[in-house]
Amino acid sequence: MFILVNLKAYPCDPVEVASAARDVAEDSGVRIAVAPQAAHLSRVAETDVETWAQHVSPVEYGSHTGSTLAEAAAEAGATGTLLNHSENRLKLADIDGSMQAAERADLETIVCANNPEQSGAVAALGPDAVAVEPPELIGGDVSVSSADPDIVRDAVDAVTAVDDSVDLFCGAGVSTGDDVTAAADLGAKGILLASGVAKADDPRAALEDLVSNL
Ligand SMILES: O=C[C@H](O)COP(=O)(O)O
Repeated sequence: MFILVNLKAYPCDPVEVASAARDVAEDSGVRIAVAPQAAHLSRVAETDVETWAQHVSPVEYGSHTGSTLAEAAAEAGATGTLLNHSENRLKLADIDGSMQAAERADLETIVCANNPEQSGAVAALGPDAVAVEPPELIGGDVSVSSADPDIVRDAVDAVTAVDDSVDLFCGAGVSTGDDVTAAADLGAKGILLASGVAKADDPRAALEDLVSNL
């Protein structure tokens, strides 16, 4: 399993979470990455944790004020990027443009989707993975793997039918090792999560619990 911890815009210490994630990844052998605010990419990458951007813009070098340039994210230490997160939705053409930007900058890509139908649609663009997240469960206390297991199963089927080299991740409400195991049992190859770590009193303990069954 790949666990990607999205720090969103939560008021956590990105370096503290990144250092804990690096240690838990090293101790457990589980792939764990952290996606901080763009302004924190360098500081997070300096911890040696695998570092992802939360978004890159569908632009090249040029007159694009306020954009997040994929090449700049990569130079800051990112090796992958989320795209089309439920909290930062993109038009289809912009998902495609951001994927091309990520490819130019040699960034891995995980494209988010609300449901199995969208999962299949974005799989056609050829990302490394699709992350299905029911918006109503994001930030909640109930994991998608227990609240709506069919959405994960159906998204795995939808993505596999389009391109079986694209992995399906799931997210929303995932906070424990049992949630991670349940997602794996449904066919998910990775987890996208945020509040379970970023809002935890002890992020290191939260991360240790997440990998405890793997
Ligand atoms: O990017 C992360 C997802 O939106 C899940 O967030 P959550 O773990 O707080 O539910």
